[in-house]
Amino acid sequence: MPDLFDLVAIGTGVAANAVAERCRAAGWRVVIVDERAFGGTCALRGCEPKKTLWTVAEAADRAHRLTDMGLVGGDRVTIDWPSLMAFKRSFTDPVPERHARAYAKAGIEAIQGSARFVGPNAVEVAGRRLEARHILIASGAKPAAPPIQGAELLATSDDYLALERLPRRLVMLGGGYISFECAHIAARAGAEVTILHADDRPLAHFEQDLVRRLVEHSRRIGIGVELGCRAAAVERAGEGFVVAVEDGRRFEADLALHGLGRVPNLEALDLVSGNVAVEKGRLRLDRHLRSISNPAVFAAGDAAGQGPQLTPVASLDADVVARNLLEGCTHAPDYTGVTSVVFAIPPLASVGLTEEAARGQGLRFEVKQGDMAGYQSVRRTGEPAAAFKLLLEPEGGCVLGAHLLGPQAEEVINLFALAVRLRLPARDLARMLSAYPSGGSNISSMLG
Ligand SMILES: Cc1cc2nc3c(=O)[nH]c(=O)nc-3n(C[C@H](O)[C@H](O)[C@H](O)COP(=O)(O)OP(=O)(O)OC[C@H]3O[C@@H](n4cnc5c(N)ncnc54)[C@H](O)[C@@H]3O)c2cc1C
Ligand SMILES: NC(=O)c1ccc[n+]([C@@H]2O[C@H](COP(=O)([O-])OP(=O)(O)OC[C@H]3O[C@@H](n4cnc5c(N)ncnc54)[C@H](O)[C@@H]3O)[C@@H](O)[C@H]2O)c1
Repeated sequence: MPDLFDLVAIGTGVAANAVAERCRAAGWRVVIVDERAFGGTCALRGCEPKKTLWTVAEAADRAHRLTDMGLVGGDRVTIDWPSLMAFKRSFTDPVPERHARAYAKAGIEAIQGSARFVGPNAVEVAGRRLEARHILIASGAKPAAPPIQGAELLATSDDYLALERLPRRLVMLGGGYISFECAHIAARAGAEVTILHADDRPLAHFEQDLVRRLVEHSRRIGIGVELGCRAAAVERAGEGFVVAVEDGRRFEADLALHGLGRVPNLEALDLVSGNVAVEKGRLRLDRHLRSISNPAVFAAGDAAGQGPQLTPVASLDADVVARNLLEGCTHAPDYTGVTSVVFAIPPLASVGLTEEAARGQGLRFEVKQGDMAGYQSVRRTGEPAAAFKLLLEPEGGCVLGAHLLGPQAEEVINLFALAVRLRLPARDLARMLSAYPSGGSNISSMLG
């Protein structure tokens, strides 16, 4: 006998959790399924554990920077990787049990196992056939399979965030979020790190003026950033690895990390049996995040692949899907003003359009930009790499884009995010009476 539900949610990350909880609160019979520990990428293998490592690495870096500025012994501060990992686990270890308790309390059935479609309204998990009015695909993303010989030898970000011992030499393949973040943490923990990036535009979706500063700063602190360096093969070499690049160069490493992009995690789902259309590895969805071929199926977050692969996007998609399920299928996500941060040290933060994108759209705008290393709030952190670039509609109009590099960029960007998303004029933002001195109080200088 099949089990009958109103909703089967595949995944227990940010996207699946939010939809499952909202539908359950409306009285639906809901089952949630995950093949890995409950909690998803952000809480267990992404944002949260990464930010814990980053926080300690940033503290160590700050101690070094402020040595001889009243701080004694800061230059002797080192990171003990095993205790850092134990600290990280104090955040991640309780997550699965906490989720299991929350599901039980809410009356959501939770099943551990890999889900696959066995019909348009049915999935099979752990030997059970679950039939449902609706099925949510929120199965997240996984590392892309690159055309690199020996790619199976690459460690993933999951492996990196679980390393019990930090290898001496790390080579990061790809110049995106994962490589820059993992490189900056590992370098502060004493590793020799090299990033190999295929073309001359690492972190391609960020404002390239600020990316160039981050690249220069990364090199200054000893991270090798090799541009125009497309990895072609990975081989074992003794206990370690050699990464061969298309131009013939070879880089030795104790760990070679996959930072080559992530793709929707759909393979195990047997989408053909569910009549769920896919094209080039991506779900074919309408603007309401519903499958174009199976109206019972919705998708959200990294699996949906409509917005950037970020936690706020997973939350936004989940809100849209929950509303479509509960109120009628009329809602669509608006990704305007999605904020994103590369947690390097210092962080690089961005919201809205880059200058290149604004030009591409033929918009009229003015640019305000500058170095912030001399700002009091930055100087007192000892951080030499700090800058901003704002794109504003002419005559005090709306903020089209804001790009920040420097201490507190990950917090200050949220004020710009509000302005971009709500289309607040820059002249109104300038009227904010921010606390002083604070990162936010720099905004009036930037707009000035
Ligand atoms: C290293 C790293 C750092 C990141 N840092 C940030 C950050 O700082 N800020 C930010 O905004 N974003 C960050 N991200 C991205 C962010 O984590 C994701 O965008 C977000 O977690 C996606 O949530 P989701 O609910 O769509 O999917 P996920 O949280 O990935 O959940 C999908 C779940 O589905 C399960 N699953 C997959 N297939 C099946 C199946 N067949 N059956 C059952 N279960 C299945 C998986 O096990 C997984 O638990 C980071 C990502 C990584 C990898
Ligand atoms: N702070 C955050 O929000 C955060 C952190 C980590 C991951 N993420 C999410 O996860 C996704 C995946 O991250 P990622 O860093 O793996 O991918 P990415 O898309 O950020 O960067 C991958 C880069 O690798 C380059 N590349 C591809 N093939 C190459 C080759 N053979 N040699 C050298 N370079 C090559 C690509 O040009 C690309 O720029 C991100 O897009 C992001 O959405 C977010």
